[in-house]
Amino acid sequence: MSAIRFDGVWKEYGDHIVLERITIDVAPRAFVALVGPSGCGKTTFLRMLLGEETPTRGRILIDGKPLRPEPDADRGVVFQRYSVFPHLTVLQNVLLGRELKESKWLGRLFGGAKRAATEQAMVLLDEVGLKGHEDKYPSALSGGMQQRLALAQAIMRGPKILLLDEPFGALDPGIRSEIHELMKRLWNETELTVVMVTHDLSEAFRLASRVVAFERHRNRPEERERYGATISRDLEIYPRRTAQPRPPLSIRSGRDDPAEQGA
Ligand SMILES: Nc1ncnc2c1ncn2[C@@H]1O[C@H](COP(=O)(O)OP(=O)(O)OP(=O)(O)O)[C@@H](O)[C@H]1O
Repeated sequence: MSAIRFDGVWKEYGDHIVLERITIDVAPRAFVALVGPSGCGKTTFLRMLLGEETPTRGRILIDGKPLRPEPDADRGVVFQRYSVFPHLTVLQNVLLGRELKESKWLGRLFGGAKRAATEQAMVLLDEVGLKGHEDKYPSALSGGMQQRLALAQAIMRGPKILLLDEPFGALDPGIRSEIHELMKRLWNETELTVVMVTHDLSEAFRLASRVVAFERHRNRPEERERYGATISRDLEIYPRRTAQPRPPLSIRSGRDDPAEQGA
């Protein structure tokens, strides 16, 4: 569970102001959808939260502490494409999430730790509907399956915050609604705080507990670079959670699993 605070954040690239005066508090376990016209800085916001970009002014706090400047295991991310490794099998892709977290230098687990992680990965693959596909490579999976794999890989790392950048944008409508159900379930059953960029308003309202719109108030061509986008709408949607998070099983947190600690 993590609370996020953007406190008077600006982001500029040279003379180009992308975002200005962004102040927002996100409660732990919220699901925030970021919407707005193309180029208004949604991905830039996400990348600052991931630690890939730093604010030009202002500060970002996670649970009251300044954001660490580089990506870490507390923040998982799923992009529209290329989130999984093509040369690793489905199971290896999910295991990698845990291996990179637990064994930073070698990137591999051995013995009991590996067995425990494999068991957890198999449970997670079952949850996301990829049971039976463990030994396939991503190229043998449909787009929807690849994104379910990307979600499993991100969740296997036990992040507190999950960042989604148009994760379902490239999927067909039928597959999209299936994965929406999965996403809702994962969010309901975990303690994740989710921040998702989407172009699709109906997706935003279907999934999120809060919809935040970015907009540039001055949009004449000569003004575009000198004024950034700000938050123009901030809509709380009624609480969407239907379940309490289950006990910290394997994949859901990856932090408190006794099997793993004893391994
Ligand atoms: N590394 C960078 N250097 C310079 N300009 C950048 C950089 N990254 C982003 N920008 C500029 O910042 C602006 C916002 O980009 P961003 O990708 O955040 O917008 P977006 O709202 O996510 O757009 P879209 O909806 O089209 O994905 C764009 O004008 C982009 O060109």
